[in-house]
Amino acid sequence: MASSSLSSIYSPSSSFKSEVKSIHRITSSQLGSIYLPNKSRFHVYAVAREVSASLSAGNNDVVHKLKKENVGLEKNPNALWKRYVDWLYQHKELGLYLDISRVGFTDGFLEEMEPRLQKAFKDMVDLEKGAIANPDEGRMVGHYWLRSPHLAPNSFLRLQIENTLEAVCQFANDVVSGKIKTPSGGRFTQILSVGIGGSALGPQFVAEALAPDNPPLKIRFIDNTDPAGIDHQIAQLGPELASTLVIVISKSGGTPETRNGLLEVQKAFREAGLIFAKQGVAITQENSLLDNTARIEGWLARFPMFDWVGGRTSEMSAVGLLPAALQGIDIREMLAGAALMDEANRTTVVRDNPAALLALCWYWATDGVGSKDMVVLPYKDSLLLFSRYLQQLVMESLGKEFDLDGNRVNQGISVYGNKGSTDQHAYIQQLREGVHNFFATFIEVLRDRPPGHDWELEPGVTCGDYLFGMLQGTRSALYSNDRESITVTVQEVTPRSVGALVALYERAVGIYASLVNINAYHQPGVEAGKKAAGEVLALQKRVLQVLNEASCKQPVEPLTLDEIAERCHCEDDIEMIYKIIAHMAANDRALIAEGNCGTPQSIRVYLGECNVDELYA
Ligand SMILES: O=P(O)(O)OC[C@H]1O[C@H](O)[C@H](O)[C@@H](O)[C@@H]1O
Repeated sequence: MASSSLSSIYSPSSSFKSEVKSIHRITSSQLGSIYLPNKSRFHVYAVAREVSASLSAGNNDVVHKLKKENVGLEKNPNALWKRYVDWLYQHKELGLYLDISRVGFTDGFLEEMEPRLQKAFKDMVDLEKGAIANPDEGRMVGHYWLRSPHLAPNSFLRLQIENTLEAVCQFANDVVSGKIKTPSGGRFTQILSVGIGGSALGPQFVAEALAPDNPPLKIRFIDNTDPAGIDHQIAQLGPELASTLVIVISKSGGTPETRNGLLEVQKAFREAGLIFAKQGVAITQENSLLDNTARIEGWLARFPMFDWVGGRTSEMSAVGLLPAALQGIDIREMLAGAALMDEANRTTVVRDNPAALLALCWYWATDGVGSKDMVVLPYKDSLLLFSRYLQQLVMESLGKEFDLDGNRVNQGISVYGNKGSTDQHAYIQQLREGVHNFFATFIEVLRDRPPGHDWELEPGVTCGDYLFGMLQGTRSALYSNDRESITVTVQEVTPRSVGALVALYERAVGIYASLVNINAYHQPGVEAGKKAAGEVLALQKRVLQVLNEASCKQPVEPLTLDEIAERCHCEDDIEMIYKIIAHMAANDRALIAEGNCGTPQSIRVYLGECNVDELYA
């Protein structure tokens, strides 16, 4: 505790203010914000000392904690209205508004973040010029060029983008018009998209948001290696499998879940007497395993993905554009909305840059360390999947162990949410009164129904009025209990506004990543999971080999779990071996007698002879 006498704290002289101001270098406006009459001077001063100590240790983030511990949210209605008006961002041409007035950042915070935001803007300029903005993979980051090809760093890339877009439009038009026919000479009526992660989430979000009630082709997704899920999709197609265009999407061309989906679908085609190649389309990097397979097998079409477009930012590439176009969605409008938003986000005036305002609010709300979750609440059914889309975009970009200088930071912002007002009947209770570990993002859509379709379910009130009221009521109820929120407003859900929303969040993630000094464009953690899965499958093969050998001996050689682990030379993996056996037993897997030394028998029969305990049953 500072040596200052306690009296100077309780009777705040000018020297007290100047001392507090000096020890943790805050501006007078900040001092005003922490210098709250209802706070004991002693507490403020003690916290200020803590800050100065940590500042000297270079931990600038504590400064935000200080201001947040001592800054109550503005509650005066007049002051709030002024804050709303002062900070409301409006993109007139897009009809998109961004309201950050319910986030309690202070002038001092803005002042402190200004240089870091200017650096983030510079990083973005370099990125768009073709810098290696993904240093860990030595790649450029070019998703913004997809909607503004003229920005691409050379004519080769520009032409790739333009030619791919033309090819996507032409192919989609030919399928929808019936010029490209099914093998039986009819029209394609269904799309079966096989892909996972960024090769599914964007197309799923856009289909839910923008597909017309009666699209020229109806889309469904296989986005996992769950056999029951695959069977369900294929069963729902039924005889329409014959008029289904199967689009296999994989940037790497080697993702196991996608490969498995493809093999399962090709099996279904064989069993239906159909030729898969005549109905298959591949979207992947050129010369990937998938690309070569599609080329060699003569699939109907192939479209390229580029190494400078990440999966989670690929919605404006063939990944998102082809499925959307086949559903009759105006993809050029989607691109136009994204391009307009990109242009708005190139200003270096923070309060005129919506992506920067978002990133700033995220930093304030989560202390720049992900201390709170981002709850995404679109009050529009068609935007249901926006939060799932943002989960990958935000968490796979920001959830990183190390920063660009190699410091262990374990960064990230967790994202969840579904839609309002539905979620008000699920978890808003906790948001309103429970653990304060989140900030909310409302997505408001002003147009409730197409013009001329509205209906008053009671005098002067429509269904949409209720939805509007629920959003505003929840926003107020949260704020009155000091829960911060952001509101993004669009006029209606259109290709243009969806394109703008995608671009807004792509850029906000990029700016935020600069603020916290991380690479937003790689995903090292995912590789770890893929590697571990491969090891489980390798162990399973060894277990099967041991069981096959033992089960086809005469008489059968019953083994204990320990003996199985020993013969697999994996005594340390005994738990995984047990899980593997339990999973195989639950699926009544057949043991294949090596060299046909005996008749294949069910693993359960074999385990029965091993006097296994009930754990296997
Ligand atoms: O498109 P693919 O290469 O099949 O990858 C699909 C997904 O795989 C991994 O999970 C990556 O982390 C994602 O970013 C990617 O979208």
